[in-house]
Amino acid sequence: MELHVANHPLIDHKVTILRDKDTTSPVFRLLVDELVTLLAYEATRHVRVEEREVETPLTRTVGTRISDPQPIIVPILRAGLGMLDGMTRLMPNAEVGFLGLKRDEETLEAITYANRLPDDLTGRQVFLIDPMLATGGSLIMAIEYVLERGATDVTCVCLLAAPEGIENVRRAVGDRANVNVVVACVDEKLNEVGYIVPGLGDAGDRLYGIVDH
Ligand SMILES: O=P(O)(O)OC[C@H]1O[C@H](OP(=O)(O)OP(=O)(O)O)[C@H](O)[C@@H]1O
Ligand SMILES: O=c1cc[nH]c(=O)[nH]1
Ligand SMILES: [Mg+2]
Repeated sequence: MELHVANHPLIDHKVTILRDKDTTSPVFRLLVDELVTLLAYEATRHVRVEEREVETPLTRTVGTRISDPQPIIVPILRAGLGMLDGMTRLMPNAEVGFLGLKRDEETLEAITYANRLPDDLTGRQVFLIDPMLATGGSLIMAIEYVLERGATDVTCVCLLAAPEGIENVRRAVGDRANVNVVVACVDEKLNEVGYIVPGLGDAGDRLYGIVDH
């Protein structure tokens, strides 16, 4: 597993506003969308391309286009949905699959409640998107899910990550596949109830409102 931390002043500026408990949902959603666009630059660095001829006003030349099979973007519901538009805007031909995971707030274990993904992901580039990597349980479950279906190239795009979660993902994935994790920021730690500190709270609630856990 390879970790990429964005380390960019514009990204840090926007993340700081996300952290602010007084930032409202509409602003939060807008910032998440903007941050994805910035992170996608790094996350899509190795997207597969093929040659394509193009005729400029001056001459013919050879450029590139994203090759088939198109990448597949998988938001981890709910919070990952907030990152979907930003990714599809940049890769409009990508396919989209859905994975609904909910962390049990007592055991901190992820539970799958929905999935809508092709059974066969052989040879596909997969982009898993979820703003929060806390214990890593949810992301590990999602990575396992797509690896079991044949994906060999997985890029996870997250906003905030806890060091403990990154280590857990690293240990779980080992050197089995080409797994990249791109994050805006690595925070200090997890607190005693599994929340990222300083963090931003519950990303799903901040995007879409509070629900019963
Ligand atoms: O690394 P972990 O310890 O597994 O925690 C991270 C997960 O928790 C959040 O989702 P949550 O379960 O709150 O669901 P939601 O998106 O519906 O709010 C977050 O979006 C991740 O999926
Ligand atoms: O800090 C955290 C941890 C898990 N999920 C969140 O949304 N936030
Ligand atoms: Mg949540």
